[in-house]
Amino acid sequence: MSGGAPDEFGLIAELFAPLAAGFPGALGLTDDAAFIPAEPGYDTVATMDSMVAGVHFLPDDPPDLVARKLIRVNLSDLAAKGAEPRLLLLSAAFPVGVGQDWLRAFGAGLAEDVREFAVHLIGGDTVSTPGPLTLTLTALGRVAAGRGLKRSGARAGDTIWVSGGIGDGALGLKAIRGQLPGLAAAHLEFLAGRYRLPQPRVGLGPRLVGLAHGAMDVSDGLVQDLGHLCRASGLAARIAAARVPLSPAAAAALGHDQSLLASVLAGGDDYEVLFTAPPGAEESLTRLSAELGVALTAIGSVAPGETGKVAVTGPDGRDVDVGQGGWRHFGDPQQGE
Ligand SMILES: Nc1ncnc2c1ncn2[C@@H]1O[C@H](COP(=O)(O)OP(=O)(O)OP(=O)(O)O)[C@@H](O)[C@H]1O
Ligand SMILES: Cc1ncc(C[n+]2csc(CCOP(=O)(O)O)c2C)c(N)n1
Ligand SMILES: [Mg+2]
Ligand SMILES: [Mg+2]
Ligand SMILES: [Mg+2]
Repeated sequence: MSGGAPDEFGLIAELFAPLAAGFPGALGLTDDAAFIPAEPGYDTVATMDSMVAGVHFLPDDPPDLVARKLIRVNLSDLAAKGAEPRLLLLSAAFPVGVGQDWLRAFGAGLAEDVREFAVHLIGGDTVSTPGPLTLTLTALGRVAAGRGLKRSGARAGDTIWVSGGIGDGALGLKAIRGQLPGLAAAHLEFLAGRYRLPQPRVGLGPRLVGLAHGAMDVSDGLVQDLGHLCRASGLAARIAAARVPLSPAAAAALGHDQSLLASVLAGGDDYEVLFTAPPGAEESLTRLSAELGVALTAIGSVAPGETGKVAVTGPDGRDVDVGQGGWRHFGDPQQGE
């Protein structure tokens, strides 16, 4: 890539192969496939999420942050299964005219988070596209055999918990688009940062094994995602909007405009862990939260009822209607905003 225009094999050798160096089975990204030794006593946990320019991130978002967000949205799914992240496979479809500077910055972002999360890039594919930049990552992790957390694990009477703060990502997109007038610059910057660079709860997830019953990460929107967890568990949920944890920036945004509550509850891009646990787990979770420095907040409970139904008590005590409760590709009125 140095010197002339980057070509497919130059890209692989210069940007991607260094990220495989720590994993012998990746064969330096010079073979047809990678070899992963089986690990007795563990389940391999596999997940894949794609990101498309203009759909999941903004076309002019900084390339290093696009790369890091791609890794992080996938590690968020592993964390929600109680798994420790290990290996990545990347499919990158770069627009035909992509520049060297963009690619180098993208590679630097990948390298940064590969280091940060102690994972290895063991394979993938590099292609050109006449369409928008499209990135797909497969992440593999491991969890003690049979101990992984599932959406279907919630039990009637469990408390619903969520990590971190909800709504920052969706409000961050609004901040970048200039749709939060009057909010202090520091708040706008914080929210934009949360949209562009989510914080997967990799430390928390594995520690929830044995404590949490049902678990998933919040990507589409709190209410819709909780509905998925409830449906998988054959239960219904009620949460209180006033208990949903807000960052100071999100709280300030809501202070300006109460109608932003819908974005908080259903906007998505949160990448926090949503889980249920029996009421008796509260003390352990409070201790874990302090130990990890990650907020854990009880927001409601699950019970028998209309399977998959999520009711939200509003700040005024009346039920809030958040429609379908989250993002949907195809047929989502939020799309094309
Ligand atoms: N094209 C597909 N082929 C096979 N399985 C799929 C496909 N799309 C989704 N799935 C599977 O459907 C389930 C739900 O996927 P979904 O993408 O909604 O979950 P998620 O990754 O947790 O959420 P998000 O995509 O919002 O981050 C997962 O088991 C996923 O592997
Ligand atoms: C530019 C832009 N417009 C809208 C959104 C909102 N958004 C898009 S996909 C998605 C759910 C998770 O994706 P998936 O289910 O595909 O993993 C959300 C919340 C965004 N992030 N960026
Ligand atoms: Mg997905
Ligand atoms: Mg996901
Ligand atoms: Mg998920």
